[in-house]
Amino acid sequence: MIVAIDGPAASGKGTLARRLARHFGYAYLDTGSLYRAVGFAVMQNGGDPADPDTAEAAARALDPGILNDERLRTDAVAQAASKVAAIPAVRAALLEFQRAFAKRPPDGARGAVLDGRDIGTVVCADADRKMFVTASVDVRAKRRFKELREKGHEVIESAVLQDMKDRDARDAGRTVAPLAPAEDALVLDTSDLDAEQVFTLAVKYVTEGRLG
Ligand SMILES: Nc1ncnc2c1ncn2[C@@H]1O[C@H](COP(=O)(O)OP(=O)(O)OP(=O)(O)O)[C@@H](O)[C@H]1O
Ligand SMILES: Nc1ccn([C@@H]2O[C@H](COP(=O)(O)O)[C@@H](O)[C@H]2O)c(=O)n1
Repeated sequence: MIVAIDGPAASGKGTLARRLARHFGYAYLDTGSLYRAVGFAVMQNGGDPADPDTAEAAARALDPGILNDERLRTDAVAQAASKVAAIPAVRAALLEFQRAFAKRPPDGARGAVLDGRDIGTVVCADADRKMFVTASVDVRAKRRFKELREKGHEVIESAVLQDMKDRDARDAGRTVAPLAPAEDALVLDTSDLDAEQVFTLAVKYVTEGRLG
């Protein structure tokens, strides 16, 4: 079973994906962390995340050991991630890792949950279940602001909102694998739903293949 979850930043897709994976005993891959790791590596070397050769080299040298590093979770790294993510050679370099994870999940798991921007449209276009988790940009910015403040980051709410708008525009406007719901995805608008309500709906959908 392959479960694909896409959606814009801070829509709650990671929270949902992680919980679904735990519930069903599936492996989980946060594909955004791959792009964040590439953006972070470029920044560490003082490079320009928008430079195709620099970004592709970082993607090809990616060490999966860094994917859970807390230094990837800043707004600055998110912006760099969305710049490297617009480069076709970077996406190509990361594609096989994601597909292999979905087809042969680690630790003998019987399924995989992947979340990102293009899982249902490109990476796992044949996934058994596809969801597109979204929410209004104001709701998402409030969620991210709260999360970053709770982690001790010095952030300004209006700056988080602007960063999110910039990132949405870059992710949805790029020519390669833009952020978009797959035609056969279940769209879940979580603006007025808490994480528990979203989880309940998603468990029903994964189990039964529909909500109605
Ligand atoms: N339905 C919800 N209602 C309120 N808060 C939520 C909901 N779902 C998730 N959150 C909170 O919103 C924040 C962002 O959630 P999460 O990290 O899951 O989003 P995301 O879509 O994976 O973001 P990103 O793409 O940037 O990684 C977290 O602090 C999370 O606890
Ligand atoms: N499948 C994906 C996943 C992510 N991206 C890009 O990475 C950025 C960071 O992702 P988060 O999920 O951690 O917010 C995101 O803004 C995208 O630009 C992607 O292109 N494809």
